[in-house]
Amino acid sequence: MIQSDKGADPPDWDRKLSTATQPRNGLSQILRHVLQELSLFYSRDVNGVCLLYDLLHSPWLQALLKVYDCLQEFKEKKLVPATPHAQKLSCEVIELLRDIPNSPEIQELRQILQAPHYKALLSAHDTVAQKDFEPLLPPLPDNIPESEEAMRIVCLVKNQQPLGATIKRHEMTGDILVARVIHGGLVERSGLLYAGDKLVEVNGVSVEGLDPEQVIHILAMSRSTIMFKVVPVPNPPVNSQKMVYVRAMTDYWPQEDPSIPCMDAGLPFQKGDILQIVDQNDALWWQARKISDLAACAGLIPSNHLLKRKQREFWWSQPYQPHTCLKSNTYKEEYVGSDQKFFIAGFRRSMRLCRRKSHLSQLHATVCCTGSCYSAVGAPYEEVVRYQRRPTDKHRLIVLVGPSGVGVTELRRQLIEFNPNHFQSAVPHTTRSPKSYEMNGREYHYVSKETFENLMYSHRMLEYGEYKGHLYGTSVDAVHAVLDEGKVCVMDLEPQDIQVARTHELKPYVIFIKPSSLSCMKESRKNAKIITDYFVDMKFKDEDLQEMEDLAKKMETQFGQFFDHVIVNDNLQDSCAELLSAVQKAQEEPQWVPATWISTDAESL
Ligand SMILES: Nc1ncnc2c1ncn2[C@@H]1O[C@H](COP(=O)(O)OP(=O)(O)OP(=O)(O)O)[C@@H](O)[C@H]1O
Repeated sequence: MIQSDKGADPPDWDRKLSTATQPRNGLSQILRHVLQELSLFYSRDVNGVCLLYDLLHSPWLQALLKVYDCLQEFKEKKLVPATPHAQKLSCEVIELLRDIPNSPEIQELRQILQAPHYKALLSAHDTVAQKDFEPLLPPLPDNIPESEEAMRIVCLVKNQQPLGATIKRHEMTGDILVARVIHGGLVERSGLLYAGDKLVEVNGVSVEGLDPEQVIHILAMSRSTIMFKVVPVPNPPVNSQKMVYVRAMTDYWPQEDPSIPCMDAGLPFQKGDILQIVDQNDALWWQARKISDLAACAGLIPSNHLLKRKQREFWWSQPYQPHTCLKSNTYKEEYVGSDQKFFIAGFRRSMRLCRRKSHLSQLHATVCCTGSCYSAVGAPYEEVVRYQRRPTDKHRLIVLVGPSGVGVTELRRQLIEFNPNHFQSAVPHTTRSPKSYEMNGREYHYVSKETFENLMYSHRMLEYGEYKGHLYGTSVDAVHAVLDEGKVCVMDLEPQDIQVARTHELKPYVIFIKPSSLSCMKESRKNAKIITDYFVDMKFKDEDLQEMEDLAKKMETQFGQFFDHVIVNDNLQDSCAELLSAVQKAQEEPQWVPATWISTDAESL
C-alpha cells in the first residue's frame, strides 16, 4: 500500500528533475508540471492529494517515463549506420592492438574482437548497412517487340514460405494461367500476380507448350529470385468478402481427396476445428486457415456445397448397415448415493442392462439416428462467432456427455455439492405416480402420459426414455426454471440429444468426459462400483472398461464437433477442479458459438 506522510513538506522533486537530462515536451516534463501544481495542494493537505503525489513521485514511474521519452525521441531519428564496414574496422583495430604493450584490458578486447559470434554480428551489421540483400534484377531486354507491351515482368524473392499460388492449363488455348492466389502467401503479399494472369516466361524460359508440372519444376529449381513474364488479366479479382469463421463439423484430409486442384495447397482439418474462411470466390474451393495458426498461409478447403456433395456420395457408397445408436435413455427411480448429504433433483442412475430392456429405446433409436448420422448428412461447416456472456445474461446450460460409467454423474454431483446455491440440476418429468415421501416439482414433475407425449412431440423435451413402463425425461422448461433463478443448470445428456439442446435460448456448453487409458482406469476404478438395475453395486470388470473406451471413441468420432471441452477423468479430484474451471470459463470468457445463437438473421453458408 502507498502511504503518504501527511503534513510533511513535499519532496524535492523539481530539483531532482532539473538535474536530469529531460527531453523537450516529454511526458516527464508534463509530470513535472503536474507535481508542481500538486505541491500547492499537498501543503494544504487536501484530501487524497498526498496519495496521488506519492504515486506520481515514485521512482519507478519516473524511470518508466524517461524510457518512454527516450524511445519517442529515438523513433523520430532516422537510422543511419555509423559505418558500413564495421568488419574491416574491427580487423584494423586488432592489427593496431598488436603494437600496443599487452595488458589484461588489451587481451580482453582482442578476445572479444576475435570471437566468432562477434565477427558474425559485424558481418550481419555490414550486410544490412550496405543493403546488399536486395535482389539483383537482370536487365530488361532492349528489343521488346511492340506486341509484348501489355506484358508485366514480376520478380519475386523466394524465402522459406511457399509461393502461395497455383497454376493450370487453359483447356482451349493451352495457356498456363495463374489458377488461384493463396491468401497470406508470398504472391498475394507482393500484389503483383493475380488469378487469371497468363504466364509467358519463368526465369527466361518460355512456358509455351509446357505442362503445369514442368513449369512447377522450373519454379522448384529457381534459387533466390523468380522472374515471371506475364500477360496480366484485364480485371484482376478483388476479394471484398468479409471474413467468416466456421466450426468444421467433419474431418477433411486433402491427401485422401483426389479431386482437390492442388493437394499441397490443401488445408487438413478435424471436426471441431475453428476455421477462418478468407476467400469464397470459387464456388467449389474456398481458402481458409485455422484460428490456432492465423499467421500461416491459407489453404484450400472444399466449399460448403462441395463438401456436402462429397459426404452424400460417401454415404451412398457405403454398404447398408442397420443403425445402432450409441445409447438410449433410461432412468433409475431416484438417486440414492450413500454419502448424499442433501436432496438434489435430477439425478438418474443408468445401466446397460436396463437400457437394453427399455422398450422406448427402440423408438428412440430411430429418432436419434438423425443425430448419429449427422456427420454424414448435416452441414459440413457451421458459422460461428465469439460470444461473451454479459453479467445480466442468463447462464449457459452446462451439458456433460460421456460413456456409461465414466463418472458423469459423479462429477455433476460433486460440482453441485461444491456450491448448491450456484449449480443445480433440472427437475425431470415422469409419468409414474409419486411415492408417499415425494413432492411434485421436487423429485419429479409428475405428469400424465398424454402430457408427457405432448411435450415430446412439441420438442419441449431435451431427453426422454422409458423405464419399467414409465416415461422419464427433462424438459426445456425445467432447465429454464433453473436458469431463471440466476443459477447454472448442469445436466448430462446422451450425445445424440446434444443437437436438441443446441438453441440460442440455452446456449449449451458441452463437456465430454472421457475415460483415461485402460491401465489407468484399472487402477483408479479399483474401488468404484457400477450401479445396477437391482441396486446391487458391482465392481468394474475389464470388459466394462474396454466397452467404456470403445464407446468413448465412437462418441468422439460421431459427435466430437459439438464438444467445447474434453476432460479425461483419471484422478477424480483433478477432474472436478478442471470441470469447475471449464464451467467458469464457459460463463465468463468469450467462446465460439453458432452465429445463429447470436443474430437470427445470420446468413447460412
Ligand atoms: N475419477 C474417478 N476415479 C475413481 N472412481 C471414479 C471416478 N469417476 C467416477 N468414479 C466412480 O465410478 C463409478 C461410476 O461413476 P458414475 O456413476 O458417475 O458413472 P456415469 O458416467 O454417471 O455412468 P452411468 O450413467 O452409467 O451411471 C462411481 O462409483 C463413481 O464414484
